[in-house]
Amino acid sequence: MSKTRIAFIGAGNMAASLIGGLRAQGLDASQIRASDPGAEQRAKVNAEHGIEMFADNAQAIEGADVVVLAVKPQAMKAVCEALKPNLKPEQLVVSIAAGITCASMNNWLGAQPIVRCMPNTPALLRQGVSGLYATHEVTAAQRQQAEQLLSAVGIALWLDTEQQLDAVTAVSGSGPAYFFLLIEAMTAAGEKLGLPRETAAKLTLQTALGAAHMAVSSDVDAAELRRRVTSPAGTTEAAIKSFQADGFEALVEKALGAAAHRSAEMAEQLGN
Ligand SMILES: NC(=O)C1=CN([C@@H]2O[C@H](COP(=O)(O)OP(=O)(O)OC[C@H]3O[C@@H](n4cnc5c(N)ncnc54)[C@H](O)[C@@H]3O)[C@@H](O)[C@H]2O)C=CC1
Ligand SMILES: O=C(O)[C@@H]1CCC=N1
Repeated sequence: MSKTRIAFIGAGNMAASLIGGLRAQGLDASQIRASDPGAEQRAKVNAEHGIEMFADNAQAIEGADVVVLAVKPQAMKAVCEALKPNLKPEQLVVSIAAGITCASMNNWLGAQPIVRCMPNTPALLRQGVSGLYATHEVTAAQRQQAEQLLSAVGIALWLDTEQQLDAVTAVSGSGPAYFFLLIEAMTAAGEKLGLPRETAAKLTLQTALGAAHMAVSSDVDAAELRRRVTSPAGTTEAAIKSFQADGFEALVEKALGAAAHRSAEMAEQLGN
């Protein structure tokens, strides 16, 4: 990574997180460029990270080893088709767009080496996790570049098949929102049980943080950690029984299935 030059197309939330991670890892500002049509966004990212910003995507990718596509899925086709005449065959394209396949990108860009990945928003705090998939055109050195890019903001995991990215999107790409939903629901339930809202929120948040730390650092799995909280005939057992009687596991499976299905559906709807 020490000399790799990286260009970001789209400088929104996810791109800014990745840029922050790369800068924190010691990449020089001169190694990173980004383009965005929003003048305010360009000024903000420039002020935060000191990198050169462009309104023109083609200008931003000049001389880059890695081109990161960080625009919304709906913008991918137009962005790729406009970039095609300016891309060099040796430039690695890394896409973080949900539900846009490598085949679609190859149709729009030509036979470019592509790594498709799915990061998540905790990347902002360098606590992200990403799944990565590389096409056959990607060299070993380029795989390493892509891995280093995503490792700058968390853990990077390689996948065997591109289809697995639909599952990664369902589990970890969208996953932070499920935990936020649980935090919202537990806070509201605590308030209904008579706690002041702020107290319910603090109790919920610290519990989420503590439980996540325990699950990450413990040498036993989540099921065993849950058993250790659950005294026979106690309060936790009452709650867990209530969750399970209402089909908690099936509910989670159905929701993640819906996310994975939407990822595959987006590929069909936006891929031509
Ligand atoms: N937000 C999330 O939790 C995650 C998002 N993603 C993917 O990351 C991508 C970006 O998402 P966010 O950063 O959340 O969106 P965002 O809306 O914050 O950023 C997109 C940026 O692209 C810019 N843009 C629009 N048209 C452009 C063009 N023609 N050329 C260059 N830039 C253009 C916009 O001005 C905006 O700043 C999406 O494809 C999304 O699927 C992936 C994982 C998680
Ligand atoms: O909701 C979405 O489509 C994007 C992809 C994963 C997280 N946010």
